[in-house]
Amino acid sequence: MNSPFTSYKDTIQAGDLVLIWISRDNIKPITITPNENFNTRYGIFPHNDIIGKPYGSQIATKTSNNKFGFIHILQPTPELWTLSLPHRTQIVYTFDASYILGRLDCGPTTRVLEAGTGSASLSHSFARSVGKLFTYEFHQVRYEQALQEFKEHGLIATNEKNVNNSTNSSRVVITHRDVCKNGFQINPLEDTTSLNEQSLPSLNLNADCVFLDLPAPWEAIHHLDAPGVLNNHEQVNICCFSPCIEQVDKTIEALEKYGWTDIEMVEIQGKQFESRRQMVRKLDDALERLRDLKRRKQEGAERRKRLNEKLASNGIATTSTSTSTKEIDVEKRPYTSKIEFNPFGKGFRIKEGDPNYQWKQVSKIESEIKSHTSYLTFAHKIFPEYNIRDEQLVTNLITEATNKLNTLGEKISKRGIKKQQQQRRDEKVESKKENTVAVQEQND
Ligand SMILES: C[S@@+](CC[C@H](N)C(=O)[O-])C[C@H]1O[C@@H](n2cnc3c(N)ncnc32)[C@H](O)[C@@H]1O
Repeated sequence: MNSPFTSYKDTIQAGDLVLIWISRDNIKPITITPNENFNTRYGIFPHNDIIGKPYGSQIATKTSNNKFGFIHILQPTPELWTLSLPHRTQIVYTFDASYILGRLDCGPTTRVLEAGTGSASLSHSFARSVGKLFTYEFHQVRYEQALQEFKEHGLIATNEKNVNNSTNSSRVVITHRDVCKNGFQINPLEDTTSLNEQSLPSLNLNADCVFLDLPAPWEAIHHLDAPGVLNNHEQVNICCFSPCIEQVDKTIEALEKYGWTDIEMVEIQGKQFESRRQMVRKLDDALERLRDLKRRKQEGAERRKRLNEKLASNGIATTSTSTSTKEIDVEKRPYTSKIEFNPFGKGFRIKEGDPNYQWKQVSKIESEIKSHTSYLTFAHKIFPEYNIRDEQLVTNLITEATNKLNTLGEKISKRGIKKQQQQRRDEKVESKKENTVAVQEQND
C-alpha cells in the first residue's frame, strides 16, 4: 500500500497529495487535479503547471501588477503535516514527537497503541516509523475525520475492512472507542465504526508500546492488562502526555499500582537562542532622552499655537488635526542633528558591534518554535516470562562457549607450531642451497 508519508517519489503526478509551501507559517495540503487552479493572494497557480515537475520545485506565476508570485511544492512528511493539518484538538508537535518515538524505542516492527487520536498529528509520525498503529478516538466527528484522512493518505486500505487480520495491509487501525470505559481490545471481525463489540473475542494486539494523550490516562491504564493487549514476551514502554502536574501525579499512582516501573517525567522546552550584541546605554543617555522628549513636546505645542494664531489672523478657522502638512512646513521644524549619535535612534545609525561603542553579549529566544509544554511520563513493564533468568541454561551456554573457544585456541596454536617447524625446514634447505653454490663458485 502506497502512502506519501511512508515512501518517496521524485515527480509530481495527478492525484498526489502535496503540501504547498506559501510561507513559513502558511502551508496548504492539496490534491493535484488536472485543469484545476490553486488560488493565493500571490496569484493563481494552475495544477497543470505543477504536474510532471520534481518535488521541491518552485512554481512562479505572473500577478496582475506584472510581478511574480512563488510557491514551492513539497512531498508530505509527518513534520510538514504537523505544520499544515486542520486542527481539531491540541496537537503533539515535532519536538515532542521525535523524543517520544525515540524513548518508546519505535522501529519498523513495533506495534503501538495510541489514545486519543485527536488531530492525528502524532499518529502520522507513528505511522511512518512503526509496523502497526492502533489508535482510538471517542469523539464521533474527530474519529470520522481522522479515518477519512488516514484513507486519503494511504495509511488505511480503502478496500479492506479496518481489522487486524494477517491480510490487512493497513498501517493504521482506528477504533471509535472510549478507552477509559471499554479498554483497548478489538475483536477480529470488527468494523471499527461499530461500537457493538463487547461480546466478540479479542484479537492479539501485542503492543510493544503505548502512548496516552487523554484528559484522564490513569483511568485507561488498568485496561492495558487485558489479555492480548500488550506484548507480554518483552519489555513494554509507555508514555503519558499531560499538561498539568496534578494529572502526572494521578498517572504515576496508576502506573505504580499496575506494575509499571522506572517511572520518569520529562518536559521538552524547544528553544533556539540567538546570540546578539546590545549597546550598553548609560544613565546619562536615558536622562538626555527624557529631556529631548520634553523639549520636542514643548516645541511642537508652541509651533502649533503660532500656526493657529497665524491662520486665525488670516481669517481661516482650523484645528490642529485639520492642519495640512504643507501648512505646518511653513514653520521651521526644530533641528535634530543627524550627524551626532543619539543612543535612541534619532541620530545616525550605528552598526551592531561598532568598536567605538560599548556592547554586551545577549541571547534572544526565538518565540516561534513550537513544542508543547505538556509533561511526558515514561515507564516500562517487564513481563516475568521475559525477565526470569534460567540459571542452568546460562551455565550450560557459558560452558559450551568456553569449550568451543578452548578447542579453537588449541587448533590455532597447533597450526602455529606446524607453521614454525615448516619455516625452519625451509630456511635450512635455503642455506644448504646457498652453501652448494658458494663451493661451486670457489671450485670454478
Ligand atoms: C489532545 S487530543 C490528542 C491529540 C493528538 N495526540 C495529536 O497529536 O493530534 C486528545 C483526544 O483524545 C480524545 N479522548 C479523550 N478521552 C478519550 C477516551 N476516554 N477515549 C478515547 N479518546 C478520548 C479526545 O476526543 C481528543 O480528540
